[in-house]
Amino acid sequence: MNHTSETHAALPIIDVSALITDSSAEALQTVADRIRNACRAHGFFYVSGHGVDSALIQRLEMLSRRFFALDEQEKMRWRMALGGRAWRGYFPLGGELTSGRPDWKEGLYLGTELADDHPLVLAATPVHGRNLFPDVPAFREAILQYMEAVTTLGQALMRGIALSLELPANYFESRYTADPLILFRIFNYPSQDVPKDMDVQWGVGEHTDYGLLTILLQDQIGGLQVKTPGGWTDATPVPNTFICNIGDMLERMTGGWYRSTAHRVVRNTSGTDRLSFPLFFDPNYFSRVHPIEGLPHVPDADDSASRWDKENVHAFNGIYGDYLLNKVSKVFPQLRQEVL
Ligand SMILES: O=C(O)CCC(=O)C(=O)O
Ligand SMILES: [Fe+2]
Repeated sequence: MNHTSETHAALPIIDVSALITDSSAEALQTVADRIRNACRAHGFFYVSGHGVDSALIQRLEMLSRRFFALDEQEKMRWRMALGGRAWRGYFPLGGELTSGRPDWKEGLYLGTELADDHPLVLAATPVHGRNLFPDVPAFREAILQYMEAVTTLGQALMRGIALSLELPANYFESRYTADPLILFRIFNYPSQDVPKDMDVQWGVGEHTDYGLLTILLQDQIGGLQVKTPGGWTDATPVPNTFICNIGDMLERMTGGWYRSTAHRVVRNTSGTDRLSFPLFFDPNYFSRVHPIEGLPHVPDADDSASRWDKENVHAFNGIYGDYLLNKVSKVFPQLRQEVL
């Protein structure tokens, strides 16, 4: 892996504190301009000054390591098949496919905690429900607090993205994210050889994310790579930052003015396990995602020919939940048969 400093210099680090505290119009404009430049150039940027408590982050990392250190058999007590339609729980190494190939990672699928008697759960709405919290003391509290803190950050970042598009700050919140769909994953990329008979190449294969904005915490190991016009660039770990990237729905809303940028994770050969924590800040499950009026026209908005999945996100018609389910059922084909 390449850990040289010039590689992450390609992706900007934006101090977003003005979006979180009361700030002057001028300070907000400065952040909005930086976000616009980053979204137009890369679709990826780091955020600092994000306001998420570093002690909480450390606690979450420590407890996650404790969980992944358990025996495989023990971890399977919280396997995804037991999460039913909520799509929650643990999946083992090689258990998730990207573009039809197993990824070399294991993980825990989480999301907004909804009780069994919540109307959406009673209605058997996919990806809504209870989490399968592993039996690691204090893990549940750390996960819930982290999801809440990063969801608050997501709302702030979406205000910045709205301003970057010269829209009212509450544009996304008032239309799509008053009750956002929050899915959260904790991944472990073990530094472990792949058996000879397995067709594995990547930690995670090339893909784009599906929703609005992904907010990723990663440890110090590295391995995330971003597709740029000039080739693949390392998203090198930078302490005390999150990495943000645009999802398909924001590309769709902006008519391709902002793109959902492809990325992948190299197989971890560092000798130490790598943890990452993507939180997907997405439109409400039932929302229909419409193009924003008044943005510059992008003639080649349909980029399906060069996309990893060959799909045209601008042609999609339906609720966000349908778009999402179509994607997740490809990464867990076995589970689709069991629970959907
Ligand atoms: O682990 C990472 O660094 C990225 C994971 C990712 O791209 C995803 O979960 O969508
Ligand atoms: Fe991703």
